[in-house]
Amino acid sequence: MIHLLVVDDEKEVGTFLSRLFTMKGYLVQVVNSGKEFHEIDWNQQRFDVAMIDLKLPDCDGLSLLQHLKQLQPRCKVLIMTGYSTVKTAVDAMKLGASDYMEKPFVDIEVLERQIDNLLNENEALNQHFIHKLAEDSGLIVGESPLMKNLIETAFKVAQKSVNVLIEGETGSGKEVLSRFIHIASPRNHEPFIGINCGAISESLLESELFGHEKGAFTGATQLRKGFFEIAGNGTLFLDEIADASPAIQVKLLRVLETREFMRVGSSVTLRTNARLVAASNENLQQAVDKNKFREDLFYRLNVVTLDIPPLRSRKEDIPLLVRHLVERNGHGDISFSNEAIEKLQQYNWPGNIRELSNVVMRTLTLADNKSVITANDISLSNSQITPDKNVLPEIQSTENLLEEWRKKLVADFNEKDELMLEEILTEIKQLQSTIGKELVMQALQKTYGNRNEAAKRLQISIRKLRYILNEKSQT
Ligand SMILES: Nc1ncnc2c1ncn2[C@@H]1O[C@H](COP(=O)(O)OP(=O)(O)OP(=O)(O)O)[C@@H](O)[C@H]1O
Repeated sequence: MIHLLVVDDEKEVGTFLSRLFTMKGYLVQVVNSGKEFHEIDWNQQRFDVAMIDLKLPDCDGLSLLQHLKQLQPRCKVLIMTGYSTVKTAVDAMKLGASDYMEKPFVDIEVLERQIDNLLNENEALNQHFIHKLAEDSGLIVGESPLMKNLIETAFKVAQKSVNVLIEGETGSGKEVLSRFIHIASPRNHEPFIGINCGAISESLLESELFGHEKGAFTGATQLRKGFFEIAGNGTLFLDEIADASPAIQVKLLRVLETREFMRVGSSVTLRTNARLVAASNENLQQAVDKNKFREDLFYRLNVVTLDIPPLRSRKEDIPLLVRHLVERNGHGDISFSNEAIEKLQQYNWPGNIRELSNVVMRTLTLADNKSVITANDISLSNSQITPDKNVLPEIQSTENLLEEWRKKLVADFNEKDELMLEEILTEIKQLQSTIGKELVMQALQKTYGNRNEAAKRLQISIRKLRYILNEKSQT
């Protein structure tokens, strides 16, 4: 027989749920406080599902959830919450709750279905499904418990209509995760639209987000729908949200509060139902503390925060990631030797998976059709100069580089009878890339690691700057 536990201080709720599920043939036990919860004889009682209210007079539901999960890990937990505590309910899912339900219950059938789903859930099958779905969306979950937990929480959250904030170092996979959330959500047949708030000017960003009317400003030759409008019921991904200007932050806050916005140059109010997923390299709470980011917007965005761990704290995932990256580049027949993988695992990866992807790509390009890549084939020297705001590596002067190259070229001219033009052209390309990097590094050193400022000084876009640093493809 199915055994259900209800923990709620509102007696009527307990009575109602008890009647509802007893009629379905379940054995229901109701407790009205933390004290009564702790009086349960856990050795005698085994529960299949527990419904726990977050707010109890003598303790909080989260601690009961943790206690129950320790005592009976197989018991599924459904959190009951009021609107104001949705954020805590989502935190509860990170702690092992399977789902949450907002009170008052509007649709009893939905509640019954939720309980049925929990009872029929096969965890191993579920996990397999989630990992496969992630893989299909280009996200390798890997072996680390950190990532497994993160993806399972992201999957649960994807089913709800709450805003999500993804935090993580550069290149750690924030955009891939946001795509996974979209694909795993009931909105997956609607558009997914992504925009980088740090890469374009304030006025362009405003018109990209909200659209503009014909003639709204010089150059606005046609009406243009903004991303909020185009996203419809889908997902809008706002990358590098910390870089949004104060004016844009105010506008975003308004949309989040009212779900309403206007195209630039229009007085007609439009509505949006898009789910917002925002991402930031910077800790947004710290940006709030420094008065760089609006606190009210921060609270609207971070109903759920998902922290992607840096690659250096999940090095056990490197073998699977390398396999994925090798296949993604169309080299499924090439493998990396154990020593090669070990070498990759010894490195610290300040640029995370993007940097790993670049190293794998470079290694494959230079590997001359080898079927097994060895440790010697991997050069990490270039990637070690990936800039980090705090650790800027020593910069070799551009003049020295050019001089070294000139000397080598002259020596080759004098030594060899035949000119290997193809080789020289490849070297020129490499030199171009190295010098590009040098100049960016110098600019970064002068701007204390501020990428936007460095890009401004070099009169290139932030995207181009990242391309030069091998952090992004140019498209
Ligand atoms: N878990 C993963 N599995 C497979 N590929 C991944 C994973 N995470 C990241 N990548 C790859 O690493 C690269 C960088 O990922 P992504 O652009 O999502 O990072 P990001 O955190 O959004 O970067 P940024 O902070 O610069 O915006 C991409 O090529 C992406 O496909």
